[in-house]
Order: sequence, then structure tokens, then C-alpha cells
Amino acid sequence: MKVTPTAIPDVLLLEPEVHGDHRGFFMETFRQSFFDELLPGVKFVQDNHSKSGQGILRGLHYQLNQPQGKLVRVTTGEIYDVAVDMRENSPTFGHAVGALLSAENKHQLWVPPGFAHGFYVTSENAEMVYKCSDYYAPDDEHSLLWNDPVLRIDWPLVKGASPILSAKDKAALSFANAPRYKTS
Ligand SMILES: Cc1cn([C@H]2C[C@H](O)[C@@H](COP(=O)(O)OP(=O)(O)O[C@H]3O[C@H](C)C(=O)[C@H](O)[C@H]3O)O2)c(=O)[nH]c1=O
Repeated sequence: MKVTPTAIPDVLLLEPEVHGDHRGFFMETFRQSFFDELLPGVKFVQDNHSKSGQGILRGLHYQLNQPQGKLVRVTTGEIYDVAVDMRENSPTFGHAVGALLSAENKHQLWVPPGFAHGFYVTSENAEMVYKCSDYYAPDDEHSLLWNDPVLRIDWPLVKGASPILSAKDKAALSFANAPRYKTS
């Protein structure tokens, strides 16, 4: 597994070793022992899987009391996956980084606890699966506005059209008003 820090060093791009042959391909997508070395103390407790149509944007979401680290990958189509640093003491606080993850490139993104996470579907549809380092806690979830002027996230909007959002995401908070992750 090749690991490359992104513009936000704690957000990592992971590229698995793909074994192709006349039948297709095989790859190991996850090994806890690898993460024990890469990210000591991170244990994954929940797997998620979602499917979305083109132009759908989910996020940006984060939990504060039970912050979730997320290991994201795409099994169908392509998404633009984004992480925003919500850790108020971080040198990259308020910075956003994105990566195109696809069934084709098989790349994975590690979004650490304390980051807001969201994605936009660029392909006709996309299915993404992701491992979480803590459990879903709906009462602890916060939403950050996808097009906040401070974050200036350069979403690759299809034909420049506004994304399709859930009601929750339409009502998301601006970065200025969103609660920050306070590291002890
Ligand atoms: C996240 C989650 C949701 N749900 C239920 C709650 C709702 O009945 C339904 C859809 O939830 P929501 O609209 O919050 O789903 P997304 O908009 O895909 O939310 C996710 O979007 C961004 C990209 C994330 O990183 C988070 O994992 C998560 O917030 O699934 C569960 O039962 N368990 C869960 O872990």
C-alpha cells in the first residue's frame, strides 16, 4: 500500500497494490496490522456503504464527542472526496483538501478524527464504502456548508450545476458558525 500525505499532512492518500491477471484483479483493501503501524491506536468499528447519483453531494459532516476517522474508497464510479480540518489547534485548521476516488484508480483517502467529510459524485452514479474509527452518533453530528466562502472548496461540479443535497445539508452551518473540534 503506497501512502502519500496530501496538502493537509494528516489526510493520507492510499494506493493499494493491484494484482491483475487474465481473470481480472485482486487487491487487499485493508489490513489492521498495517494501520497499527501507520496510525497507532486507530481501530475501525463500523463499515458504511452508500450509493449516490451524479451531482449528489453528501456532507460535509463530522462528529465532535465521538469523532470518526474514515477510510474511504469507491467501488463503482467516481467521487470527489473532501476533508476539512475542524481541529481548532491545528496549523491546517479550516483548510480543505480533495481527491478523486474511483473504482478505476482504487485510491483510498484517510480522513482523520476531527475532520469534516463530504463527497460529490462526478460519474453517472457512485458507490462508496468506508470504515469508521468510531460509531455513528446522530446527536453528535454536525454539518458544514459545502460552499462556504471561507473554505473555497473547488468542487468539480458537472456542467457547473448546483449539487443535489439533503435537507440537512442545505441547512448546514457556515464555517464561521460551525463548532470546532477541541483537542484536549
Ligand atoms: C451516517 C449514518 C447514517 N445512518 C442513517 C441515518 C439516515 O436514516 C440515513 C442517511 O443518513 P445521512 O443522510 O446522514 O447519510 P449521509 O448524508 O450519507 O451521511 C454521511 O455523509 C458523509 C459523507 C459522511 O462522512 C458521514 O459518514 C455521514 O454523515 O442513514 C445510519 O444508520 N448510520 C450512519 O452511520
